[in-house]
Amino acid sequence: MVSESVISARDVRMSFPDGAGGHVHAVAGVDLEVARGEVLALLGPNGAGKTTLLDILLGLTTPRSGDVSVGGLSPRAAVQSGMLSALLQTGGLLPDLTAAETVRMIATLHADPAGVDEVIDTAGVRPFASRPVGKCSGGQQQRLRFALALLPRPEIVVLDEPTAGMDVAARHEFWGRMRAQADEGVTVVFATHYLEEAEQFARRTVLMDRGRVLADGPTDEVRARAGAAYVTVSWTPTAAELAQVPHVLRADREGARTTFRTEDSDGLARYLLTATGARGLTVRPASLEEAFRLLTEDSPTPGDTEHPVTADSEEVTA
Ligand SMILES: Nc1ncnc2c1ncn2[C@@H]1O[C@H](COP(=O)(O)OP(=O)(O)OP(=O)(O)O)[C@@H](O)[C@H]1O
Repeated sequence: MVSESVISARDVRMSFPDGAGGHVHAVAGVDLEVARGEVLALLGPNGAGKTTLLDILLGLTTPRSGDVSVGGLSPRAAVQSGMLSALLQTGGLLPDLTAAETVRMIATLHADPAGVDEVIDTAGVRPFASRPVGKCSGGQQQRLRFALALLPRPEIVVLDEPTAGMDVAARHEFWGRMRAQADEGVTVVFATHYLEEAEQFARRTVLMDRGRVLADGPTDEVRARAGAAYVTVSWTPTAAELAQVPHVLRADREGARTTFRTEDSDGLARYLLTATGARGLTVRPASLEEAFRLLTEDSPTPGDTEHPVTADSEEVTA
C-alpha cells in the first residue's frame, strides 16, 4: 500500500446564499487526504455537499476558505496538466456527432492524448462508435464520457454519480471497466447514491451529511462503526435484565424476539447464551445502507458514532 497523498484538502468550506438572506453551508470544514491508487466512495444524502466538494477538487468551484492541492498543484492546474480528469453526470455532448467523432474531436484538445481507438475499447464505446450521440442511451453516453475522461491519461479520475440512469447490467459492466483502471494504479474518487456500489467497489468510504464528514475509513470499518451487527434472540428481558446486557447500542422487541444492535456481536452473543435464557440466536451484519442511515440519523455531532443505550434511547417497552 503506497501512502503518498495525491489529493489533499484542508478545512475546506463553501457556502451559497439560501435565497432567504442566510447561507447554506454546502461544505462546512472538510479535511480529506487521498492516497495514490486509492478508490474512495463519497456517500451522502441529497444536499450532503458531495457535488460541491468534487467541483472544488476539480477547480470548477473556488472554496470560500481552505486549501486544496492535487498532486501538489492547484485543482485547475492539475486538470490542465491532464493529471486529473472528471466524469461528470451532466456535460455537454453534441448530439449530431457520432461517439467516435466525439472522442476524436476531444482528443485534439489534449496535448498528449491516449489513442482514440484505445480509449474507445477501454471504455466500451466500440459497439456504438458510429452512432450519433443523440441516439445513444444514457448508459452509452456515460461510457462515452468515460472514454473522454480517459483521453488525457489521468492519474486521478473523479466521478459524480457515474452510473445514474444505468440499469444493473450496465452498472456492473461500468464498474468492471473502472476497476481495471484502478488496478492499473489510477486513483478513483466517486460520489454515489448506490450504497452497494461503495460496498462493492470502494475500499474506503467517506460519509458526508450537511457539508461535514461523518465517517471516513475502510468501507467495512465505516459500517462497523455504525453498529456492526444485529443479534436477534427469543427472549423478552425485563428492563432490569436488559440493563445488564453488555455491548448493546439499541434494542427492539417484536413479539417474543428481541433484536440488539451491537458493535461486538461475539461478546453480546456469549452473554446472551450463557447468562440469560435467550435462545434461537441469529446474527446479521448491518448493511452499509443501515450504517449510513444510523450515522446520519443518530450522530448528534459529526464524527461521534457512539450511541450508548440510555433510558431515553431504549426502544424496548417493559
Ligand atoms: N450554486 C448553488 N447555489 C445555491 N445553493 C447551492 C448551489 N450548489 C449547491 N447548493 C446547495 O448546497 C448544498 C449541497 O449541495 P450538493 O449538490 O453539493 O450536494 P450533493 O451531496 O451533491 O447532493 P445530490 O446527491 O443531491 O447531488 C445543497 O443544500 C444545495 O442546495
